[in-house]
Amino acid sequence: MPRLAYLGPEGTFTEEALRLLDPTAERLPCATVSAALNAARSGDADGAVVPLENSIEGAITTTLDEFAWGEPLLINAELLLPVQFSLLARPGTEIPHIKRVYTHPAAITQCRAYISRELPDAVVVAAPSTAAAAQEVSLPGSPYDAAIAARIAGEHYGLVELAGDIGDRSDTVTRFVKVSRPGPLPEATGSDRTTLVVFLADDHPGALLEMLTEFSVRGVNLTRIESRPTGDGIGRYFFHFDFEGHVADARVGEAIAGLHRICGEVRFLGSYPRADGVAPQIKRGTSDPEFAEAGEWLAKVRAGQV
Ligand SMILES: O=C(O)C(=O)Cc1ccccc1
Repeated sequence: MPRLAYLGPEGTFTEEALRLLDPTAERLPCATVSAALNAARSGDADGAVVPLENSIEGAITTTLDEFAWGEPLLINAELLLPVQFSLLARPGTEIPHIKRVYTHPAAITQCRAYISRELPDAVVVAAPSTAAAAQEVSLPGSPYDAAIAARIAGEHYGLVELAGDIGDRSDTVTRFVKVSRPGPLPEATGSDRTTLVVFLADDHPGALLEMLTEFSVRGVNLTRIESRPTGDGIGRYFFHFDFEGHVADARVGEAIAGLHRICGEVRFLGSYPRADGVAPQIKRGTSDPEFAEAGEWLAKVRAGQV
């Protein structure tokens, strides 16, 4: 039974994602995304489940930066989870009296309209996770009047639901990933995704276009691109890429080998089955047999067999 670290405490959306990804795993709740990833790195856990992006606000930047700068980990699974937010408070609290709200930053951005409409005078404070917020609000002397979290977190910490489904959109989805220390990759399934981080060798006109060309000429479809500051000054960025296919696919292998040739550093973050099961459309000339045939043809040319 694997032991999986996750963004806790009990009752987070990440816990729900973990239970769906591996119902039999032993669960190790951690206070932050970084602590969960460090538990996987140190061997305290066999792996970790963390949020990566959501369909409203985009990337969870702590996760992106951990993947880029921390000890290497490999993504081996992903999950898309529809999330619904509830306004939770100690029994007896009434919405007009709520002055301080506590929740995770991703929940703040996804409940903006509700907060400004129903809680216009409330101060909203960032919590380490939605369940940490619910837990804190449940304490008798808490400085917070309400938390925004999953309904189940309210049940867990003895809070009442003052309002349900308060997200700006009811179809919000969060993408979670399961990571482990580097080791054998999941097999290619025909519906896979690969994640990379790329650092430029030097800043020059067309550097981004050159990277994109490596994907484009091999028919590799990108599903996410993100630029993040390197920390070396304004204008200094590195890039995150998600794209269709597995590193075992010829077109994907060739594309990332091309990036390795032209970029400063390429960090491979894993090839793993896609949660939505979508298979890539293979452009003419970019299938594995076509790459193999072209390789054989080149070998003959080099041998003078024209
Ligand atoms: O805080 C949580 O419950 C998390 O798992 C992070 C999060 C927060 C808001 C939406 C999705 C995930």
